[in-house]
Amino acid sequence: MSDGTQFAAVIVAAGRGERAGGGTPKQWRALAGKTVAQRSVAAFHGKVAQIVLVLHPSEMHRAELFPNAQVVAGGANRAASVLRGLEALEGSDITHVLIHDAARPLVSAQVIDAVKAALAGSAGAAPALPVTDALWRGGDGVVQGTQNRSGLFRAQTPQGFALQAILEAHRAFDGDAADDVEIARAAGLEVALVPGEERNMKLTWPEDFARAEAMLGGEMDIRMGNGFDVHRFGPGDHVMLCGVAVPHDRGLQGHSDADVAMHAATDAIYGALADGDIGRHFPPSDPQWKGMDSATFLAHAVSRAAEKGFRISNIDVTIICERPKIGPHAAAMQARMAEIMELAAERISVKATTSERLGFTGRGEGIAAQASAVLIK
Ligand SMILES: Nc1ccn([C@@H]2O[C@H](COP(=O)(O)OP(=O)(O)OP(=O)(O)O)[C@@H](O)[C@H]2O)c(=O)n1
Ligand SMILES: C[C@](O)(CO)[C@H](O)COP(=O)(O)O
Repeated sequence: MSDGTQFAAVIVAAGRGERAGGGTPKQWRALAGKTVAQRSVAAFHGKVAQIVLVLHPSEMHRAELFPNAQVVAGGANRAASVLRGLEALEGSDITHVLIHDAARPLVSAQVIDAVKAALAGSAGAAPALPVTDALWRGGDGVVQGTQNRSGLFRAQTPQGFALQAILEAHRAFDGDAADDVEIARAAGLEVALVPGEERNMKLTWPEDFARAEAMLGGEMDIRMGNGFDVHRFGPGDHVMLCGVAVPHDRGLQGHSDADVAMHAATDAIYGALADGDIGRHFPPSDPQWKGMDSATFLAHAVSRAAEKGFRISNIDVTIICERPKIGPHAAAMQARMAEIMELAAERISVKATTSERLGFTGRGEGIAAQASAVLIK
């Protein structure tokens, strides 16, 4: 893929979920603690430069759940909703788009990567599974004939395309289409097949929710990591802690901004990923990191987690010092960490303890911090 390639995702969530029943449209129902739509959107974090989420016009207030997505109102059928999403990307520097059903919340990083990779050699690419059951034609309660299944596939999403080509194909298409591959093919675009996955099922019927819950429960990959860091005091009038400048009669010394608490949090995430530590990704011997805002390090660790298909469940930071007092600043620290990590503040804990005047923290020689992070895929 050339250097100018920029991917976006259009995630369509404007349907009514009539077949799934349950009162609430299926994309707003919870699946192992998160809504279906949140799971689908989270799957694309770190995979694309932009996410467009298409919501039902009566549900635009749900946009607040998706601070990192551009939200547009959908249309009367799936194709109309997709077109609204594609039009939101027109004129941007996006070159390729992955169109995904919000109703497929278990899409994996591998399937997304396979579609992206196939687009290097084809105008379109889509995941699918070969049909394995025998196929019959039936009616009036009896089998009326058999159907050769060779060469037949079950289509999944995300279906990926060159943006301009699929936009034009949608505009030219007249009638009803099952999916975007049908629309692309009607416009003469070639669509490459990539392997789909059983777990990339579409929630369609009431019983599909229990199946998806079972898949999540049985295969959930939970990783835990911890981080620890120390910085010594030196001259200064404030210390940086969790991205907040806390006034103090001393500063913390370090190659970067010496945000000891954010370093511990960052290392906890790298630790959960078995991905080294800050020093490996941002060597102190490299002058470009001198005085660096530690938010850069934390954002990098968060994006590494997303690239590997993990979401951060929660993080817990403990700052160890006699002074400055952390309590009055803890809420601001939590809010700043939430902003950098693009995570709900309720999943971030910032607390502090003294060491009862014992040891180097007790003597006021420096500040220590430790953190734990839990990542889930
Ligand atoms: N007007 C529509 C119809 C469908 N979709 C989206 O297209 C995807 C696949 O459609 P489907 O499973 O058929 O969803 P629904 O239309 O919601 O389901 P039903 O047909 O059972 O009402 C879903 O993520 C759905 O939200 C959409 O964005 N806009
Ligand atoms: C797009 C799709 O999910 C690919 O399998 C499918 O075509 C949607 O079909 P539906 O009839 O709208 O459920």
